[in-house]
Amino acid sequence: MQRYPHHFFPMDPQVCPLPPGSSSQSMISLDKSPASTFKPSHSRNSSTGSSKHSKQSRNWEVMDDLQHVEMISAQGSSLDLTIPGICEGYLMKRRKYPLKGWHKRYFLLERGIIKYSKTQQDIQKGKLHGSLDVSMAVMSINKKSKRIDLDAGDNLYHLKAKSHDIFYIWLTKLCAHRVFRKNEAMSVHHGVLQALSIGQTTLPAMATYAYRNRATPPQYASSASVYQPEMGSPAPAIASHPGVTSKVSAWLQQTHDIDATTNDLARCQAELTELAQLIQRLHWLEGGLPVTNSDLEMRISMQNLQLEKPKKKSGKGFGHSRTLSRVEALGMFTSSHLSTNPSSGGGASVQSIPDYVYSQLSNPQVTSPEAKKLHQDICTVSQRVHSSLKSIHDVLSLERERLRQAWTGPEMRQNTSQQLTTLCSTLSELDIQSRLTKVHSLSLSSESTEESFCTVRPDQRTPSTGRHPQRAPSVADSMAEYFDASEVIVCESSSEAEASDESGLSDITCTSTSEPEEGHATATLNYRTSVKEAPERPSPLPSDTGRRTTLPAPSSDNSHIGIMNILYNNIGKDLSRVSMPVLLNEPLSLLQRLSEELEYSELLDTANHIDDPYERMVYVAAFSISGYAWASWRYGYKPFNPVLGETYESHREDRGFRYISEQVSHHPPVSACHAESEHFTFWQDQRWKNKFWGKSVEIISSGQVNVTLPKYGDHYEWNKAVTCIHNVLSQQRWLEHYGEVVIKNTQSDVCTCKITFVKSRYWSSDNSKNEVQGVVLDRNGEVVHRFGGLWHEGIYCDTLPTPKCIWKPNVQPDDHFQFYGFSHYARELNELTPELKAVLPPTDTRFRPDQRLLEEGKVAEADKKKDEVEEKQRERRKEMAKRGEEHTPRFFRKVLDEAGREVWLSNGSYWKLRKSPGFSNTENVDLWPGA
Ligand SMILES: CC(C)CCC[C@@H](C)[C@H]1CC[C@H]2[C@@H]3CC=C4C[C@@H](O)CC[C@]4(C)[C@H]3CC[C@]12C
Repeated sequence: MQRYPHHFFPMDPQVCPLPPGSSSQSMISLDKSPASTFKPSHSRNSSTGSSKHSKQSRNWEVMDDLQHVEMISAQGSSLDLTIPGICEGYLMKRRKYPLKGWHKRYFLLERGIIKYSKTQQDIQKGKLHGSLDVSMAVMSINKKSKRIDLDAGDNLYHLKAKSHDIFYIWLTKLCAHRVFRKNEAMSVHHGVLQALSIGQTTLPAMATYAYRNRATPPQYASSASVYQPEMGSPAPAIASHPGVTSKVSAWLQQTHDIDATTNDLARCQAELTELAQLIQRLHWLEGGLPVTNSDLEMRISMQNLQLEKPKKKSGKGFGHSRTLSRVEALGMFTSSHLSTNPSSGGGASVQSIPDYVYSQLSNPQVTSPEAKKLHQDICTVSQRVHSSLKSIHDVLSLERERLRQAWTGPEMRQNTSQQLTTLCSTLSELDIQSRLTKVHSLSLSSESTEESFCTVRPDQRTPSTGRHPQRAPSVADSMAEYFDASEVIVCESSSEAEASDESGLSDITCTSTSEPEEGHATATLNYRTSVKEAPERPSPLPSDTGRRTTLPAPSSDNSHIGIMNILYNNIGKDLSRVSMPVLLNEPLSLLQRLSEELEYSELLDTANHIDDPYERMVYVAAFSISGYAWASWRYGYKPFNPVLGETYESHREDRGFRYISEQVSHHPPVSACHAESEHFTFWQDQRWKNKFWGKSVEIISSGQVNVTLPKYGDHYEWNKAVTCIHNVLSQQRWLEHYGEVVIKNTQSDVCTCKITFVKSRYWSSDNSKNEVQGVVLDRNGEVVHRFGGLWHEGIYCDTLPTPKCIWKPNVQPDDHFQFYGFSHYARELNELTPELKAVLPPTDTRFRPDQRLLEEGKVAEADKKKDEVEEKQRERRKEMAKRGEEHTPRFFRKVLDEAGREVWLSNGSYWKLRKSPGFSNTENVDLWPGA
């Protein structure tokens, strides 16, 4: 998905020639050259700047090589901008589609950009599958399994080398390219800063840009990274802005004055030769020693040399000072006239030449008319030399002034400062990333910690360091902490999951192709059109549910709350003890969130009445997809993390079902739920873990979803797709579901269903985002039905006797932006009517005081209350531990299913107890702190 426009400013190679020998690109072709030529060594590894974190993270290490770079540059050492050698060869890349398994891909790492294709030929032909800027990615490695993961927010590469040698070569090269890229960005950053602050040094700064922009191939600019447009060409401030571009080209057009200086210089040269001859004659006349022509010429050309390149040091003979050589060129003065002091010799000022010549020529000994004539000639020629040089000087000054104005002009200033802001935030993001990964790996070491809640108050934030003045910290910043708070942050899968990763996994996924089939996108487009054209299905449900249609208070802006500050404050601390300010929450708990999966329960009602098992499956599949529709709206706030023993019921007479759920485990967090109706039973226990890759978070649910349809005795079972929060730390956050969902009927093998949530490719347009496609297969694996569409727009099945749109999500209320992105359905979930109040168990989420306060818009009070809720949970746990007791869930029991998995099933007591004796007459746990 491409969300940033790419501006690429191709610099004219004539204007910015490639300095000879500037790129010493060596080639390592991993498949051809034996890896034994490269001696991987750990010490070498660390010399590239990688520093290792503790071993606890199950062999995974997060590379913080870039932090090292920043340290160096902060110390003011000069940045090494040598372009590291190209690295290319085959690596295994984890499939994006389906999620599991690996495939072989050809990778090319050049100037800090890694790109890949199916084969080497494809790369050469430019048929890229993807590319990313390695310096913009968080890099984690696993030496044991030879794996390298690169997370660039929008893009996530899981790579694996075939051998340890290859692994180390890539590791070393990646580190070198990351450092190079970062250095490059740094030096641009410094250059821009300098240019802006001094104003005078614009010329060199410009030159640097020009130089560095010289050979950036266009495909770099079309790379995948978020910051690619800015960082892709090394001269972002200039190159990427059209206004700047036109200024620069206008400047280039005006440089004919500069060409004129070439003529001036040639004239000077001729005049100096003439001057030399005159002086020689004068010298003869005065009866001095003859000076040979070649001698003079040498001296004069030395002088020219020095005028052209005033800084060139010769270090020997007469060349060591410009004054000295000039005097020597005149060849008739005693050592008392010689000055080696550059300041007394007029320094380098062009204006000083005629005065100087005059003063030297006003020698009283010169009397003969011939000599006088010669003197005059010398003066005239000197004058001419002077005026030529002066005009050269003027031209150069003018150019300099023009450039200065261009740089400091309001338009350019503004653009530049915008670009500078981007640069700064990019750099600080890099900094943050490295800190974050450090924090992240620290948090891994705290998996065994007991407590998960304690609140970091916003007022605990560090006073602004002044380093990141521009950054408005985002809501998403706290994401990692949310997960930290629930202690499920997992950098990498547990060993079992790892094993399955390696094996390429499940029977079905093994046979499928790794990338979407050809024509896949077209199919989705067709489905999309069909869905759009399909008439709105009148909902079988009454539109007026008699429930509330809005929330008591709109959502508060939380964009000022930043995880960065909190993380800065907590480096080295146990992050699992950090919880979030309530402003980041939506007034719903995860238990309520899970009940939202029943918003389209009518699909199950329909399914229960369909005789054809294949068509029935289509409806069950549509139901499973409908549970993901919320994701387009709900990325700004996170649900409350239920406390242990918290419950939630949702009795929907209008929809004919009743739902209960309970937080049955805290470590790991498990929410169990169960819903029943005349037409179906639905249950699931969600144990989800997340992988935080530095820029994005993958939420991986391991529990199965279950649905039974009583009419045909079906029991459907399916897994969940992965939900990924991309760019979790930036404002460009977006949610995506991907992976394969397989629906099986445990009571019959007549058919299975395979649904694929397609991972968006970075270059795909918004049109193809959120794609989903599915097939219903018969016993023999033959396709009986096909369906597809977009999980946020609807599902269409074109293989039914009458092709039709199976499901469309409900229309979002117009004001959803003001209310946490909540749908009509979501708004009803936390409503507490007096009737309900009388019958609900006190553990129900609706009684959770901090959530209620937040819903009412009383943020400060909610925040305080949240502390108390968390504190109370801690107390309760401590007391239980003291008594040696273990928490037993009230409405669910743990059993082993046929496959030997632990599952939580309803024990059937909830509705019975509710009816009689009623929860007010039972003993209930006291979860909430008093008023
Ligand atoms: C920075 C913050 C505020 C961004 C918002 C984070 C949101 C999008 C995250 C936080 C917790 C996440 C949920 C955690 C657990 C589950 C259960 C799983 O079976 C389906 C996905 C689901 C329901 C996740 C959806 C996305 C989620 C709601």
